[in-house]
Amino acid sequence: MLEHTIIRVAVPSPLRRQFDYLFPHTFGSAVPGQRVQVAFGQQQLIGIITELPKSSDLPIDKLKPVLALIDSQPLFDASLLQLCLWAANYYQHPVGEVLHAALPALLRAGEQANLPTETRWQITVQGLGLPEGAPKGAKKQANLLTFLRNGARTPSEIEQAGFSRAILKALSDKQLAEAIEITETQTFNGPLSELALTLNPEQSTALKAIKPTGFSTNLLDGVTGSGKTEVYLQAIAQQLEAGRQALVLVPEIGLTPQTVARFQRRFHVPVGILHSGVADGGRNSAWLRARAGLDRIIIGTRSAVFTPLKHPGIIIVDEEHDNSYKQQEGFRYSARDLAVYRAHQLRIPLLMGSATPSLETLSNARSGRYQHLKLTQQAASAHSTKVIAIDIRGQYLQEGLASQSLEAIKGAIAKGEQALVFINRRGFAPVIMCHFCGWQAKCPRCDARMTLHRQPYHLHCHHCDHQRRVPQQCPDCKAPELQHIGQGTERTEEFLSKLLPSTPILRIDRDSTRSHKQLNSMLDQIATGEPCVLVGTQMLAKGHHFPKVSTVVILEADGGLFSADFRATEKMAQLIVQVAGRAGREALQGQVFLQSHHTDHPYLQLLLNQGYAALADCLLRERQVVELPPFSAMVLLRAESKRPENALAFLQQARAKAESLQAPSPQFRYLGPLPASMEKRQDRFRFLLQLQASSRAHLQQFLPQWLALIEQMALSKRVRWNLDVDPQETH
Ligand SMILES: Nc1ncnc2c1ncn2[C@@H]1O[C@H](COP(=O)(O)OP(=O)(O)OP(=O)(O)O)[C@@H](O)[C@H]1O
Ligand SMILES: [Zn+2]
Repeated sequence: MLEHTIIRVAVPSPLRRQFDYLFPHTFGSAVPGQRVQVAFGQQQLIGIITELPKSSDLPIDKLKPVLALIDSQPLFDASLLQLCLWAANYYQHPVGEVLHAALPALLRAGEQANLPTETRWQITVQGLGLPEGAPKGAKKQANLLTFLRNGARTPSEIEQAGFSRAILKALSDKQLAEAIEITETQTFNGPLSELALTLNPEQSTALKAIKPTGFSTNLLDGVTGSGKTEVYLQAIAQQLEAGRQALVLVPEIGLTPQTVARFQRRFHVPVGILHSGVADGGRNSAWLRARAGLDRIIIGTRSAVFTPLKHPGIIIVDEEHDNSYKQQEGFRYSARDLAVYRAHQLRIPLLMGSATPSLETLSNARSGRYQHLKLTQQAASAHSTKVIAIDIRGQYLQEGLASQSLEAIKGAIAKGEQALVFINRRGFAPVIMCHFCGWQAKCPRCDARMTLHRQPYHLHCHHCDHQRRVPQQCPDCKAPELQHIGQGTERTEEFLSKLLPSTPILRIDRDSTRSHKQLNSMLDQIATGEPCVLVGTQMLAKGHHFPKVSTVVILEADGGLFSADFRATEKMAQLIVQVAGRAGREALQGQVFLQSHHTDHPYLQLLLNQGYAALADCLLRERQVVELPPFSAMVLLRAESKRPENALAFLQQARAKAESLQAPSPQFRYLGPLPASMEKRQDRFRFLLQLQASSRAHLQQFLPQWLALIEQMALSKRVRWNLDVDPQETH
């Protein structure tokens, strides 16, 4: 009889392979998805069993036994394990790191997968055997015993019912009541504070078209304020009634307490929340509760796509075009794309929503792969918002604002409404310069200028976080005065505070919202509906419902017209439409002012006159002609090094290896190595090599062979490099 099983284990290591260990039978039986503790080099690591191979490439006596089995039941169910293995292969990322990324931090560290419990007091068998009114002569104890006859209670419920700890202790001493630990359950009392709205015809057509069971991919393409959320809520309601769970993915900055509250007002079911602002313990319990089927709705950001579901019903991806769904470092996955795989695997519907769908998704909808559902009308507003382009060429601007924009802001405040100024740059001014000699504050570590911040007063590099003091005089020519050039949110805030001294100016950017608390208190203030001006970056753009904002001013959003990145125009259009969509969402007439030096640019003209769909069509046609994604599959190999020649040579060699596997052809194209658009960042020189293939399947076959060759190159150990499949940023 064998005393061991061979198990294959994925450990969190950058090595792109798994390792075999021996699993002693004294531990019980091995099942894929269980965590084990193993010796790995000098370390002890937590690994996950992925399979039980019949044999190993190594002789049995060379295999080490596992040190401990952590889970008696597999932590990863078969489908979650399968998702991770698929993702590791698709993104060519080490399996062990992928599996770890799917786990909350505490489980990653080896903590037991126990559901959080709470203490309840219940009546003992002995207590149940006593007649009503017992124990005699102890009225309060008898009353408490009667209270517990109706079910176990938490200590706080007992206290609230007027029983002191002493009474409880007395019963416990007599062994008439006992404490038990049970899984936390939420109880919901009273009526729901929000009932389902009556859907308008477009919403109702969309909802009916979404099949509640079986795999389908649905794009809810609805203008801003068209009531996409209401369709999500009613699609979720159907699943809850059938006893199933809903997984809702939202962009990073969209997961506010306001969003969560909207779900809690509608449904009396436990809601789990998974995002980086939730403490480790909370995330752990939300993950485990979803896995046990206790939380019925799970709302989370990118990594929540890995939440295990006991009764999967539907996956919703809100604002599917949002950049935050793609992880930009380490395991570079797209949660939106994995959601498609997951829905397919679980045979459930996927519902993606956006007012500005990504060109990838639109192209899938146009080709019929996704069901295309449209909402063309605002749901709660009878007015359509006007977008007015202001040609600022040669105009006198006050701190970046044209007089027409200023009048509109003042007008809105005078009428008791709210206004929003969008400017996609934080800090006070992006450039400080000496008027006498032209000196500028540059980051010593990056090819970038340092931004002047006033709160607190310092220079800050937005690319590497390098910070320094603001010089008193020009470091080169000693001239006493330095000029501040350009606009940041702080500067606009300061200017508007002087202009409108009695109106609150709320600045919302990464600096002013370091903690979730700060952001929430500002959102609460906006929700009061009192007049105020919001000044902010793209944090303000997404998903927020501000009923009292009538006027929106957009400054400098047109940089995307001239960027090296082929997605820049698409991203610019999404941002403009989303920001503009914050105006006039309910009773107030909305107006939007778009300030630009390029109002006659054909892309802007198309967007303003015919809307996002028309511009998207035009961009898609252009991409088709030059075979850019989504009409081809793309990967980027990036390399960086303190010695530029190393990074460059690495990519040159990598290209030669690639060409030895796959000669360049119109179906398989190479570009580069090229310097990144910011060549030096954080003292490292950055280059990239781009590959594009007409066939995704072909590219997928090629990648592992190529990586195997790259890993053999000596330079691969001397430069930092990474592979980005379906990159979102290509410059
Ligand atoms: N059927 C309906 N009847 C009345 N009001 C509705 C209806 N559906 C939605 N609304 C209201 O319309 C407003 C906008 O809805 P919602 O926030 O869901 O839009 P959205 O499409 O998600 O917008 P965005 O893409 O801009 O985030 C909300 O106040 C909502 O309560
Ligand atoms: Zn820097």
